[in-house]
Amino acid sequence: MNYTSRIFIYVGMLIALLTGMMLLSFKTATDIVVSGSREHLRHAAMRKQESVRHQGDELLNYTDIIVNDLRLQEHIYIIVQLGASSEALASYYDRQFSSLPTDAHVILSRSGEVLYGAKYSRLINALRQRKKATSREKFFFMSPDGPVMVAVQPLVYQGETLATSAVARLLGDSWLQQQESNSGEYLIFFESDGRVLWSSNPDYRGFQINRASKMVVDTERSFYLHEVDLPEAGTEIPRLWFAASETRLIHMLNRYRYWAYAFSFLGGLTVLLLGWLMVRNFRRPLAQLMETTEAMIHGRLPVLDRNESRTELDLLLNRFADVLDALRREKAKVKRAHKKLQETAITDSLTGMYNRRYLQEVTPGLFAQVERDGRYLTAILLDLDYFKAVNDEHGHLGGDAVLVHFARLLKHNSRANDQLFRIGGEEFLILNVSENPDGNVALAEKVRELVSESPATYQGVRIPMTVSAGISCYSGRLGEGSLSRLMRSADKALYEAKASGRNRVVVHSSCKEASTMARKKNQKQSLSLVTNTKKPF
Ligand SMILES: Nc1nc2c(ncn2[C@@H]2O[C@H](COP(=O)(O)OP(=O)(O)OP(=O)(O)O)[C@@H](O)[C@H]2O)c(=O)[nH]1
Repeated sequence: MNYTSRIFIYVGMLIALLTGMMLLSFKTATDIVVSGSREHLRHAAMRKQESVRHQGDELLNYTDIIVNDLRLQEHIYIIVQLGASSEALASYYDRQFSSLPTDAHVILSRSGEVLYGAKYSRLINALRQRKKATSREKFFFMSPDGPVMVAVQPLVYQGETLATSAVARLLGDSWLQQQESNSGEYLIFFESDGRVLWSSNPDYRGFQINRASKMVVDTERSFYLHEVDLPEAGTEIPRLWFAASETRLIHMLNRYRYWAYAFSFLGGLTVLLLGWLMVRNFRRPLAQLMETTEAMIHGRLPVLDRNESRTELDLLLNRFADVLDALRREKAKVKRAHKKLQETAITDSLTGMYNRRYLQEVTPGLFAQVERDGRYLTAILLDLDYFKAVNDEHGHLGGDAVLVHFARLLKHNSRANDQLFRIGGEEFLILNVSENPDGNVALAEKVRELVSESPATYQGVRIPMTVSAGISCYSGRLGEGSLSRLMRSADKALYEAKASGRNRVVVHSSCKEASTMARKKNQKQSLSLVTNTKKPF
């Protein structure tokens, strides 16, 4: 897998990690906030429960006041035991107890007769339905306007229970409103079968509650609920709930969630951008390095542009450019050395002419050229006369000077397509491919004359000398041409030149043959040219 793909995989993993962390932190924060809010609601509901219990105890205290009133006891005694009218009781009771903050007062005689509070028929019924009160206690019953909390206590006079005193408080809408002002943040209500019956906020009457999620939801608000336990209430009494608005909390959490999404998105985008920048920064120099090494594998040393950037990869690239420069310089050096070596290998160090090794190399090509183009290869073999005597007289260095002088003469007077070789001590060769070998005889003669006319000079002493030459030719008709055959013929001619007195040029018969052939060929060509020009198109 390449680096680009890897970096993108790492970036993807980083984005997933970032998103996961953001979502986890959001969930954790939500859990903390929600559980804090639930705990707050539970405490508030417990305070309400305490308050209700306290109000029940207050009612009981009121019954204490009533049943312990001696005058009242005497009134009841007179009515119950002596059969007096209860009219006087009503005026006494009203005078004494009407200021107590309750909603209803009833006194029932031990036989169930209403002594006071005849208008509170529901309370009277509820009291009659209960077994006779023998102790100080609380109970609840239902009225159309809401649950009613009742405190009841037997009225005892001189050790005998004469009646039952009861005070009651209606826990309807107005009581609920007293418990919780309509701030909009909290709600207290009675519920039965999932429906709000009476509420501190009348707008919520009739609303359905979700007991499973413990929520009341309307279009604008939602409340979380906690039940307020009423220990003395039986199953017929609706359940009392305390509710706290979660709207603000939910809005806050939603806002936090949007931030979490936005941060995840921006974070992901940033990581993606960084990943892309990294890939781009890595890819350019890496691609350049790859291209360069590819070129190097194929034997090239390309020029790399240097970068101003100070990143490690760019510095590496600049170093690579330095290495390439150094390699190019070394390559040029090696090339020069190689060329020199090649030249040394094929040239004679004294005269600078090609040597015998190069002769072996070059001749197959010359023979092929002759056969292909129908031309003639001419070998002019030159040998300085009595060279041993020069050495003897002027020393070896004097002999070398003569050899160098002779070589210079040959170079200056040879033609462009002449190839010059030193093939032995004082033996030289001129090879030439031409359409007519005749010109080579003239060249040999010219060289011979020049040599005899221009003596070499060594240490101020003129050293006259002469040269003998033998010329042989190859016309491509002698079967496969070979250097040895050509050289043998030239050698024969040279031998003849030496034998016949030296300082002369002898042409081998192969050249006469070649010359005749060339002439005939020329004639044919000129004839065909003439014929062709006469021919009309
Ligand atoms: N100074 C010098 N002499 C060389 C070199 N190579 C060969 N010689 C000498 O050239 C001489 C050749 O002599 P010979 O082969 O007898 O021929 P010659 O004296 O020229 O006589 P002919 O060829 O018959 O005219 C020898 O004395 C070699 O030592 C060289 O590089 N430098």
